[in-house]
Amino acid sequence: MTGLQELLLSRIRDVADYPEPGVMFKDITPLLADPEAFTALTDALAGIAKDTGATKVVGLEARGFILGAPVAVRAGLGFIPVRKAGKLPGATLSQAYDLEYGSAEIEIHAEDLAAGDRVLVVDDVLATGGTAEASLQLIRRAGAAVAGVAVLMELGFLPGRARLEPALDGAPLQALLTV
Ligand SMILES: O=P(O)(O)OC[C@H]1O[C@H](OP(=O)(O)OP(=O)(O)O)[C@H](O)[C@@H]1O
Ligand SMILES: Nc1ncnc2[nH]cnc12
Repeated sequence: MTGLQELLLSRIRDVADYPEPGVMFKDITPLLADPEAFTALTDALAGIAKDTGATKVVGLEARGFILGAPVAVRAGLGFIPVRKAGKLPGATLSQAYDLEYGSAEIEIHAEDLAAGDRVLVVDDVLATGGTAEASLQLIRRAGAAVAGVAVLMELGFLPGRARLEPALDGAPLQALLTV
């Protein structure tokens, strides 16, 4: 394990049975409260943005906003929010997707992306992969290309990577940690 990985892992808190019994919730608030760890995380994700040749950063509500916005600023790129349905005021594209239980819907402002854009999706956790998969569909429907997906952590005991694979269409999925 690298020094960066040790630092990041040491600032993630496991909360058992949240938000429901049987779930081990990965709480990133201690990491956000530590400026050294938050800066190191931001720099690592901004490095991925540069390496993938991204022209825009998309963050997934809500924790993906906290991580993605400083990454965009650090990398010198624009930031675009993908929001839960009903929160964006302009003309939107919507994508429904299945969760482990039930379904959800996310939206993007259609005008925020254009042909020629290469988008890096940033989020904290890849679990089942449903949210990230839907975001890639939105990006392509908006006419842009996918530069990759970058997350702080991948839950290795869930099949998120396999679910996301077809939607990635060869673009990289990079997780700083696999837990
Ligand atoms: O891979 P998946 O199974 O789709 O799960 C991962 C998503 O779940 C969490 O967000 P959540 O919907 O809990 O929203 P929040 O960021 O607003 O807490 C997390 O921040 C990811 O966006
Ligand atoms: N176990 C988990 N911890 C934190 N965020 C999550 N999103 C989906 N599953 C999660």
